[in-house]
Amino acid sequence: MSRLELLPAVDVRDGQAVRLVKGASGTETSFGEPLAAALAWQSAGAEWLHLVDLDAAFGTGSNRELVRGITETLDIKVELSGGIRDDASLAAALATGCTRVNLGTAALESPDWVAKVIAEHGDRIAVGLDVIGTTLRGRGWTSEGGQLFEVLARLDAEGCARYVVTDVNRDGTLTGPNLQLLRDVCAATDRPVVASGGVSSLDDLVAIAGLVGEGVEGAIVGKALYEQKFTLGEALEAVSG
Ligand SMILES: O=C(O)c1ccccc1N[C@@H]1O[C@H](COP(=O)(O)O)[C@@H](O)[C@H]1O
Repeated sequence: MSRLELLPAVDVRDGQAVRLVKGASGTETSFGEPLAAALAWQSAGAEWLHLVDLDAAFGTGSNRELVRGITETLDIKVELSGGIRDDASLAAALATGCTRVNLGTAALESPDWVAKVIAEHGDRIAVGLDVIGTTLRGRGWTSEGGQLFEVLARLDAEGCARYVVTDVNRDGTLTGPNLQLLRDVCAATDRPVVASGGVSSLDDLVAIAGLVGEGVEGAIVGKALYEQKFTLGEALEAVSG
């Protein structure tokens, strides 16, 4: 059985690496310079970085140059998200050399465009399914965007390669992942799932790793790393199987 991939997160707002609580604008805790954070995760053994331009996701601006610089500087794989909603923003994101992009709002508001870019770019496109209950959220998690399992079925039919599933109410709260949500999504699709939201401990990561056989491929870890609940080395060791 495969090992769970870990994706440390760097979310950028106003040029700083931040963590939010439940994705709410205004709840930022700053953790300094984003490139320094990204390089620290790379040095600690990360194989992936989950990189989010929060200003682009919220519609409050852009950290495009900063994000591009991080992606170009790192040697590891980068999953890039936030504000990728049209041809121009997708082209700019893919041109950074990131391994894949993660589309959120566009998958809810521009289904024809998303079907087109899935067909064009295949595995380089993932879709973020950010949910409260089973209701999807878009535009910085401020707007409702339909029902999880309906949208998932549509994206599956269009050939979407992978989903990043976030329980918004767990994100940044250190209250543990929503394992039942992950199980339910895995039962509804044969595509790999990346878990996001709530990780607080090595036990949480071991619990997510227990879902690899059901289709969970990776886990995004944010606040727990920044608040030193464990080190990335410990996390990698815990999921090494
Ligand atoms: O990651 C967060 O903490 C977050 C908080 C609030 C809104 C979005 C957030 N992250 C990610 O942003 C992209 C979606 O961006 P868009 O809708 O495509 O512009 C997605 O990866 C979210 O998980």
